[in-house]
Amino acid sequence: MPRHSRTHQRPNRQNRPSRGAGGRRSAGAEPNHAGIHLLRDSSVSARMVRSSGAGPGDLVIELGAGLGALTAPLAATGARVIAVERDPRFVAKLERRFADAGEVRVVEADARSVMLPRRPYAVVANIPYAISTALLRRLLDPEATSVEAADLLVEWGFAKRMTEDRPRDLEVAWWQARFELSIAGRIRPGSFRPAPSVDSAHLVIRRRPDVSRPQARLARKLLQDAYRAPRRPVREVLGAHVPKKRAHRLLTSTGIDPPVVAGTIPTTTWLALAGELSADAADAGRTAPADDRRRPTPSSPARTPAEER
Ligand SMILES: C[S@@+](CC[C@H](N)C(=O)[O-])C[C@H]1O[C@@H](n2cnc3c(N)ncnc32)[C@H](O)[C@@H]1O
Repeated sequence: MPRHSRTHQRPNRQNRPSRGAGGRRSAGAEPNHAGIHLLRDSSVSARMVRSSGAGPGDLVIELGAGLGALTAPLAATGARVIAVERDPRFVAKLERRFADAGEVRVVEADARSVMLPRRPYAVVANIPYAISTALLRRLLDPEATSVEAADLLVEWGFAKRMTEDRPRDLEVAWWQARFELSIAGRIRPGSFRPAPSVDSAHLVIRRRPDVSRPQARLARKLLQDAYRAPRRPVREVLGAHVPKKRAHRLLTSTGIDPPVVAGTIPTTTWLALAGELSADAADAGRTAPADDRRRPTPSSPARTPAEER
C-alpha cells in the first residue's frame, strides 16, 4: 500500500470549509474557515497520545493532521498512523516530514468522507471545531462502527454537551449508550496558533466493553421513546416493552421512582434497564423448548418480553 495517497476531492457545498462553530474564530484575526489552530504546546499532544495508549500493532487515524504536531508523537509509539488532511499545502509538508516514517501514511481527503477502516481503530485528533458533530456522527453513529476509542481536542462547550448525564439530543444519548464520553482536561487558547477565542477540552471516548448488540438496540428503543415523550412517566416508557409488573420491579430495583418522568433519567440508567431487558430476553430464549426456539408455530409463538402480558 502506498504510504502517501492523495485522494483529491472536488469542493462542493458539503465539504467546502465552513465557518467554525461556537467561537472558533481566532481572537482579533480574520475568520478561520478551515478551523486551523495548530497545537504549539507539546505537553498537550504528549498527554493525548499517552491517554490513547497507542502502541505497536495499533491503528490510529488522525483527522486534520495539520503540520504533524500529533502525528509525530503518535508515530513514535510504534502505532500505524493514518494522517488525514484536506489542505494540500499541509499535505505536502506532512509528506516531506514523514517521508522516512514507515508507519505513517498521509491521506489527502476530507475527514467527513474519507474511508474509515473495518478493523478496530482509534482516533487521536485536534479536529476542526466546525465539523465536530459531523465527525462524531461518522465515528459513533453506526451500530457496527469499528472505532474503539478516540482522544479529541474539541471546543469546551461542545465537550460539556457531549458529557451531560442527560444529553439534550437523542443522538448524543445513543453515542453515550455504547461509548463512555468524558473530559480529561481543559486547554487554554494559548496552546494553539492562532489562538481560538474559547477554551478547548480533551474529550476521551471509550467503547463500553460490556454492552452487547441486543442491549444497545434495546437501549436505543428506550431512548427513542423517552426522547419522543420526555414528560411521560418512566413506568409507561418501560411498560411498552415489558409487562407492567416487571417494569415496576425493574424500576424499583434500579432505585427509580416509577412515576418519575422519562426526561429526567440519565443515559446510563436507560442502558442498565436495557441490560436487564436483554437478559430477560436471553433467559426466555434459554427456557423455551428447543423447537420453539428454532421455529415459532401458530400454536406456540415465540414471545418477546414485551408480549408477555
Ligand atoms: C485544529 S487544526 C489541527 C492541526 C494539527 N492536528 C495540530 O494539532 O496542530 C485542524 C486541521 O484540520 C484541517 N481540516 C479542516 N477541515 C478539514 C476536513 N474537512 N477534513 C480534513 N482536514 C480538515 C485543517 O487544514 C487543519 O490542518
